[in-house]
Amino acid sequence: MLTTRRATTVFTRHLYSNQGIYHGLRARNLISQVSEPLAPFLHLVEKNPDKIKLYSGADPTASSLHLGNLVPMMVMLHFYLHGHDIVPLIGGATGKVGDPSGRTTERQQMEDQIRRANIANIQKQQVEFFKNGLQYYLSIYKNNSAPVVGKVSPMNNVEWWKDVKLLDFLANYGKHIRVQHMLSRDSVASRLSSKEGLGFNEFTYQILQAYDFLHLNNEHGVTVQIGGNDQWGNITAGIDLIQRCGKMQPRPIGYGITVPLLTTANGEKFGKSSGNAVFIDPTITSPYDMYQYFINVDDRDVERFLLLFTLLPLETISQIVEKHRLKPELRFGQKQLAKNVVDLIHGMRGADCEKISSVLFNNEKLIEMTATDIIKLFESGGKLIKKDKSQTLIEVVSSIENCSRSEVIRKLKQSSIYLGPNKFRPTKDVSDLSPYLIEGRVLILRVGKSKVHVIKVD
Ligand SMILES: Nc1ncnc2c1ncn2[C@@H]1O[C@H](COP(=O)(O)OP(=O)(O)OP(=O)(O)O)[C@@H](O)[C@H]1O
Ligand SMILES: N[C@@H](Cc1ccc(O)cc1)C(=O)O
Repeated sequence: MLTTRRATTVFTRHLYSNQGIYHGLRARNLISQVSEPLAPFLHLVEKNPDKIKLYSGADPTASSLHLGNLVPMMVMLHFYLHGHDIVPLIGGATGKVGDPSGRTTERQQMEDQIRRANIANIQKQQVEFFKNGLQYYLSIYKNNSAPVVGKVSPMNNVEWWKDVKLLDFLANYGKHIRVQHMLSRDSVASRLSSKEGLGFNEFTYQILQAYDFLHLNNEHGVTVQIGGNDQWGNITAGIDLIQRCGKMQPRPIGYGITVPLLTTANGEKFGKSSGNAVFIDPTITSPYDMYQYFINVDDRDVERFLLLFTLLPLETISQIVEKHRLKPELRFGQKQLAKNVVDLIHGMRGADCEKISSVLFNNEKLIEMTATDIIKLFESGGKLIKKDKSQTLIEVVSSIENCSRSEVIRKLKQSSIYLGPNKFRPTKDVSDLSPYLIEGRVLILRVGKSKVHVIKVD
């Protein structure tokens, strides 16, 4: 065990209303299962004055993390802010094999080049998440002294898997890995009875993740693994392997925490396999679109998401929820949630998204702004479109709306395209858009009643 002392009590008090981190995380519904026995684990995280090391992994099966992946990352963030060291891991090796957990069908192979690009982007996101998380935390608890945060050490499991030789691996670890345990894990058992069955690659996946935990335990002193509830089998496989062949002194031990799976209203896991992932990459989901996503969540989800995805104190969350319940139609809870989540994920851009939302629905406010301010604001929310001034109106609309010329011509005839702050309605193509620009640089383009585009024309 590492012995560096940490100093985090002030932080704990505010974030968890005087509860320890474990009970605080439970109160926020961030814990689903914890490996047994609980007592030494509780001692490790709550009573132990020393730092611990925790890890959580994601496979590079998409170019970006998504909101579901952020749930285990939130637990890591809490521990990090609490002074503990964390290892966000990218599965450069495991991503080649494919985790069967939570899936009913086999994964498609991915090209190496795409996998490498995904690894680079996800590692960047993992590091940024903790940087933005700290900045977000400091923005809420400005009057307190800054927490002594832990260390973030990103790793890629290809670093150790590239040197592992099959014969050596089987000779050293094969006898410690029991096939009956492997067969009984949910991810395997559910697929064995399916028509398609399960390939040997996916069957062995749990061994790869188990060995990652063993390696991180032996070489880096990592004692806790965090993952979604679908990772329980893979995590406990690692705990078993550590118990059988770990080297840590005085006693090799590993623990696991799983978080509840974020699901849709009809109970489906939010994720890549289900095709309903909300990706956090701003080029896929702009900060403003992320803001709108949370503005539109169901009233019933407001409290759950405030607890999971924000660092607001529990008391503040209760007050928000109480105020929200008095007049749900004002969407007060959703507004607080949306601003906080964007601040956390996108480095304090929540207020800008809030402002974009208010100016888009209030033309007067938009008219009062200078072109420079409009450009800055919409750029921050990832909602600034750039177009060349040589383009005609039909070209601009068809590229933004992703529709054909004839479709745009139809819209023009119906007078459903509005130009500039004065909402001029052309009925045919406009080759020179300059009369409608704000300070010769910004075009406000409305299509139909609800869509507003802000375009920087160069
Ligand atoms: N909806 C979710 N709720 C909570 N945790 C999730 C959710 N989706 C993924 N996770 C967790 O995020 C971590 C990384 O998962 P991974 O990168 O494999 O994403 P995934 O969406 O589960 O992918 P796939 O759908 O392809 O299995 C894992 O610990 C996983 O359990
Ligand atoms: N199996 C995890 C990712 C992961 C990979 C390697 C690990 O060591 C840990 C986690 C998932 O698919 O979500």
